[in-house]
Amino acid sequence: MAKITLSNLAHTYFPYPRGEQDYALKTIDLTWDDGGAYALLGASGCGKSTLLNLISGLRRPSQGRILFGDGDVTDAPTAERNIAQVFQFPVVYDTMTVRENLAFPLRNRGMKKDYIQSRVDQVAQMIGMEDTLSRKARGLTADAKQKISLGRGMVREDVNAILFDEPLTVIDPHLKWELRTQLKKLHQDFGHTMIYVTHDQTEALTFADKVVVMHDGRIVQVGTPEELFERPAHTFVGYFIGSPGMNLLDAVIDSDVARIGEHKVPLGGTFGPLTGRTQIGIRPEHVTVSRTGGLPATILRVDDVGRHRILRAEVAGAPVAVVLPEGAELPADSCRLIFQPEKIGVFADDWRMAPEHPKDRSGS
Ligand SMILES: Nc1ncnc2c1ncn2[C@@H]1O[C@H](COP(=O)(O)OP(=O)(O)OP(=O)(O)O)[C@@H](O)[C@H]1O
Repeated sequence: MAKITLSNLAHTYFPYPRGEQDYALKTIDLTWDDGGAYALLGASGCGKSTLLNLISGLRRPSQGRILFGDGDVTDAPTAERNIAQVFQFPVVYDTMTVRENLAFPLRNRGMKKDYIQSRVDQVAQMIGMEDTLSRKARGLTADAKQKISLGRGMVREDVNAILFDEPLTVIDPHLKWELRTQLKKLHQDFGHTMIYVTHDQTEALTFADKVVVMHDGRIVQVGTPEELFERPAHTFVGYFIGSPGMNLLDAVIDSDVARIGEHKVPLGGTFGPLTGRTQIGIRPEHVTVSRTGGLPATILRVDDVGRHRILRAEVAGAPVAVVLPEGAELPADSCRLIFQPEKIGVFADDWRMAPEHPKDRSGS
């Protein structure tokens, strides 16, 4: 296993790129720690698969270097990189038995028969297929075949990393949770570096210790699920993570207040002059409904989502969601909303800005 370093890495599919807009991956500098459980999260087309394929060697980057430990593998072929990759759709040999499928990567490496037997038994147990080992893969369900692919990805103990590219796409919804939990446990038991690509925040947040969020070919934040929720570094992270996502409102930032039209919203710190488009962001969980103070809001509707209700309102023409406390009563069509000042993020041209001074809580 090894630490993986991406240095000044970029990739374009165009032979003659005209500029940044032609790059599927803009410049990336990132280190994946040895033994880490990472999720690579982002919307469709943001460059996740391109990045995985550069790491595994299926593609050569247009720019930059890839290091495994201290060794430069940028020009090394896939086979030399010692990477296991599990794809969206099952890759199994139909004419082989489940046991033969699982044993394949070990046989290829010339491992001893006894070792192969015991390791395959162990992996079969991990993926819950110990009773089907002697069956041919042909005729198994898509779920079962993908479980074999997962098992094959994990059967080798000597890999530098295991890359999962949306591996649960074909898995039945009720099995997804179970497999995700199993993968997490496998990571804890075996300590491989794992990179799990998904566009599903629940998958990312439950699997990973650290989530790498990509947007438009860039890495916009690397953080724990809690950091992404509490302190999104970019507006994309704000609205992509959370359900519903962060509320974002255009505002003029004036020291320790945000002005929205003629209304003032107190902030949790003092900000210097900001340039570009300025916005404030607040999670629906950190907004409260008030009858007296706060921003005037028009109520659009209330959604009952099972665990709680979500108020959908409009403030100065922008949609705002509020998670309602249990039993909360609502006025018919308008109300006022209070944003918790210390939970408000300030963004300039989509990037989170740090306050020059946090607010003095003593009041002096
Ligand atoms: N072989 C290719 N040739 C040309 N353009 C490509 C190729 N593969 C990907 N792209 C483009 O590169 C960008 C990133 O694609 P990529 O598949 O890496 O994104 P992704 O985040 O994995 O998306 P998805 O979740 O839909 O798989 C997209 O604009 C895509 O159209």
